[in-house]
Amino acid sequence: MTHNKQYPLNISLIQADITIGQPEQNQKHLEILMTQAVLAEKKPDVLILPEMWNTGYALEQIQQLADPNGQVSQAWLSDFAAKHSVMLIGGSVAEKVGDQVYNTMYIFDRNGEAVGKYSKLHLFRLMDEDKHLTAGEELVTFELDSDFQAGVSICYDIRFPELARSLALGGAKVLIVPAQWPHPRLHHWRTLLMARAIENQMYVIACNRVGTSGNSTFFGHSMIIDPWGEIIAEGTEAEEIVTGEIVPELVDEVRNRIPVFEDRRPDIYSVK
Ligand SMILES: NC(=O)CCC(=O)C(=O)O
Repeated sequence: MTHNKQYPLNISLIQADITIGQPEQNQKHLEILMTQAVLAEKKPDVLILPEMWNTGYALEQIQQLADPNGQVSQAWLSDFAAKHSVMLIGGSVAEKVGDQVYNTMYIFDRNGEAVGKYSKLHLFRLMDEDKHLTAGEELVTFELDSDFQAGVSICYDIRFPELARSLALGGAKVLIVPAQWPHPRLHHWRTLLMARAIENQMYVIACNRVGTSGNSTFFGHSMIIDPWGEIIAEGTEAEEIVTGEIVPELVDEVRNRIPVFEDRRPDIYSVK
């Protein structure tokens, strides 16, 4: 997407509650919040949704509930992006491809054109994802704006520093993270997001859900963290829209100040 917008880019995170097993209801609910976000006085350039917003973790019924080839979700996301001229990073949905179900993110530019698709690489055993879902197989980056490359991760993926580092080495200046991350691991969430931002000197933009499903209570605390590790915006535990601004120059400034990428020693590391 190249539209020569003056920076900063204005980002809004849709920190929504999600009803388990109710894709249509969730879509309608998100549309209300997303419309509220785009009608704000300062219109966002980019909207980001939470993880698995269509079904929640209704994993026992996921074969019946997942969106076949993501068709319903993609049509809706694309229409919304084009109608409101906003880039839309569609969190993720349960996507059914043949017999497999993936936890998949779709990304649309402000014309409603698809610019990226990512399926979660690391399945979270504590929530039984490994029993019901199939893992993705590739890294994904896309152009957030003309000078701004973004990479994507979904929730549990942020526990794997190799992923964010690979994206940063591939040119990403921003890491996008939709999530359904529950209590009691708020400390892990905040610390891991901050670590990924500081170690990779990149923006980390993370949209978590709120509300309770079964035994899990999701704490929100969606965050926008800058490449110096400063928190630009952080949600509460309530449903809300979390907004902040980002500029590509800050990434270059931080990387020039402490040249971590030049000082790496890949000749010594044994990490595969
Ligand atoms: N949906 C997820 O991947 C949850 C990850 C999580 O809660 C964690 O602690 O990691």
